[in-house]
Amino acid sequence: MPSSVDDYEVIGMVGKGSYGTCKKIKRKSDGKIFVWKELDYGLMSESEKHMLVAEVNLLRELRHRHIVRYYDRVVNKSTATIYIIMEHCEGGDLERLINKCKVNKKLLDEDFVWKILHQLALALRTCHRCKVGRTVLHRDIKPANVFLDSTNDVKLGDFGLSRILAHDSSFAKTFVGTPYYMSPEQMNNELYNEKSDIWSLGCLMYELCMLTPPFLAPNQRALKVKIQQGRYRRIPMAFSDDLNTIVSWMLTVQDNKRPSIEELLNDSRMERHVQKLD
Ligand SMILES: CNC(=O)c1c(C)[nH]c(/C=C2\C(=O)Nc3ccc(Cl)cc32)c1C
Repeated sequence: MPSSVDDYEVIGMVGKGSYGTCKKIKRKSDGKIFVWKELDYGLMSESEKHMLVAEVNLLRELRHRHIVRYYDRVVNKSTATIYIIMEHCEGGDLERLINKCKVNKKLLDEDFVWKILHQLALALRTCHRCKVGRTVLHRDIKPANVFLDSTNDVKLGDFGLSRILAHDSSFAKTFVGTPYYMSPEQMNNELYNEKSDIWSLGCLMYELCMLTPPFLAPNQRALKVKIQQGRYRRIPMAFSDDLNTIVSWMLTVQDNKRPSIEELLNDSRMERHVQKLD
């Protein structure tokens, strides 16, 4: 029997996700805690709705310990709202963690940064390998889309929906935000590809070390120039040359010179530091 919103009780708000409201919910049958993301599809065209259904079906296929688990979806036709029911991540998102470091003027531990890099690379490998007949690109890797569970392990969230919702006319009109993590190829209106996810991963790792994105500018035109030049300050000297080298490799302007996810995972520097953690 299909699920209904009445099967759940809303017990709190976890935040405004990139493309919708996220609420903390409790399943009435067993008291288990989840999050649902509410998406208004009322202004979507028929083709956008079909794309949304296809992307949500794809979410169901993405099973990995470092990818936010998708559990179910509920459609309320009377309000044209789809509720996507997903794993609750008690640790919140990396955006909150970075802001906490800024307030406390305290850098993250290097071992923790390597752990985040390794776990996100494992999550992306699952997506970049041909899964369900095609590669799944995240398209929106950023601190607000990476979450921590109760044991401070990483969960990559908000998959795929970015493409649909970025096309959604109602969404496109309202989406605001500076594209700090946009790759040079995207700035040149070239095709988004796996190496674009690697660029965004590099921006995220840089920001975890530096507590600011690698490329900052007062407006999008100036930001585009900075990203295409690809110049940025080294991460703080508190972090090793190994980590600086890996981050710089991901932030290579030419996408074909950036590492693949397999090259990242098999790199001796990654193996050295991650082995240290295991
Ligand atoms: C202040 N908010 C939080 O600490 C927080 C917590 C405890 N959880 C979250 C967010 C999610 C969460 O817990 N599970 C999620 C699944 C998908 C998406 Cl897009 C977001 C989440 C957040 C933003």
